[in-house]
Amino acid sequence: MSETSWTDKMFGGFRKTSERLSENLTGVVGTAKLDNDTLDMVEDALIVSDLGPAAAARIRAKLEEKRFGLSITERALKEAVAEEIAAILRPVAIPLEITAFPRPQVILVIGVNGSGKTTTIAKLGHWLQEDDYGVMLAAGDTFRAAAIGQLKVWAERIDVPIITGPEGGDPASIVFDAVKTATDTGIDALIVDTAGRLQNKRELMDELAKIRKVLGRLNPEAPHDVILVLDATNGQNALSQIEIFKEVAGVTGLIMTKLDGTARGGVLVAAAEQFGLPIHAIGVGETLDDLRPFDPDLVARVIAGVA
Ligand SMILES: Nc1nc2c(ncn2[C@@H]2O[C@H](COP(=O)(O)OP(=O)(O)OP(=O)(O)O)[C@@H](O)[C@H]2O)c(=O)[nH]1
Repeated sequence: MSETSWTDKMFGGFRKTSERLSENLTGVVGTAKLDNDTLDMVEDALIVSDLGPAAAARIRAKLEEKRFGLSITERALKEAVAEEIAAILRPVAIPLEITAFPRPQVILVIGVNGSGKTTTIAKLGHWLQEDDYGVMLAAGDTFRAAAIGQLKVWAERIDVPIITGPEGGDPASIVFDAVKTATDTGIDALIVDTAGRLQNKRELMDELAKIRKVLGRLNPEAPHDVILVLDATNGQNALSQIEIFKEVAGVTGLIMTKLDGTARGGVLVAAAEQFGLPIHAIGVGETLDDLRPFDPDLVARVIAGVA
């Protein structure tokens, strides 16, 4: 896919946020100088555009510090907002690196059902393969036969080995088998699907704790990554999911999916400000090539309406 077409797709995912922000910033600069009233309006515009109160307050403070009392045009204001959004996003734009020694790097993928977890695992596997890493999948979500079947189909499609067990089987024992097989066959990255039952926090916590215990026995460094997949169309709900999964699973990084739809992608900024967790990549569609690196400057400019 060309760079332009995926960027166009991504614009979709931030459209609700950027349209709202743009609407609210347009006309804010009634007076020639940036004063308190204007700053209040900018802050409100950022909050209603899903960036959250903390990021909005930070951006307001920065604008005040750098430009208070200075003349500013609407375009310059949007550019300045883009720069401050980028400043929040840059520190969390951290790609996933395969560095584990000994191999394999064990990547647990967590997230609620329907967030795009399975598709993201396939995309990530495909991405790593394109970088010449040997990839294996493990079907650790044994709660539903459909989840196992779906992952198998993806494994075939991207042509990587997969370790599965029966429906209702013990995820920890599947993960154990997978790590052993991956080690024996020289796999670089083992990507593990996990159950997404947030409704039963205790059960999920126990299940993940057991997986960790088994992994720790084979390699004290594992899991090397615990990636939470979030559906951008969930808006502010994504923030409470981060909160809960951090508590039950010790999240090390995020991938936000469905940024091609009518998502309110501004929540990415709220997440970056509130949690500071690495954002490894973004999902902009349903095909294998639709996992993209997270470009903080581009995303900031799209959100502020100056891209
Ligand atoms: N538009 C769009 N759709 C996506 C994206 N990622 C996943 N999807 C779709 O979202 C739906 C759910 O994705 P899955 O990968 O099955 O989600 P899951 O979290 O594994 O959910 P369960 O299979 O219910 O456990 C599927 O129809 C995917 O094709 C994305 O980035 N953009």
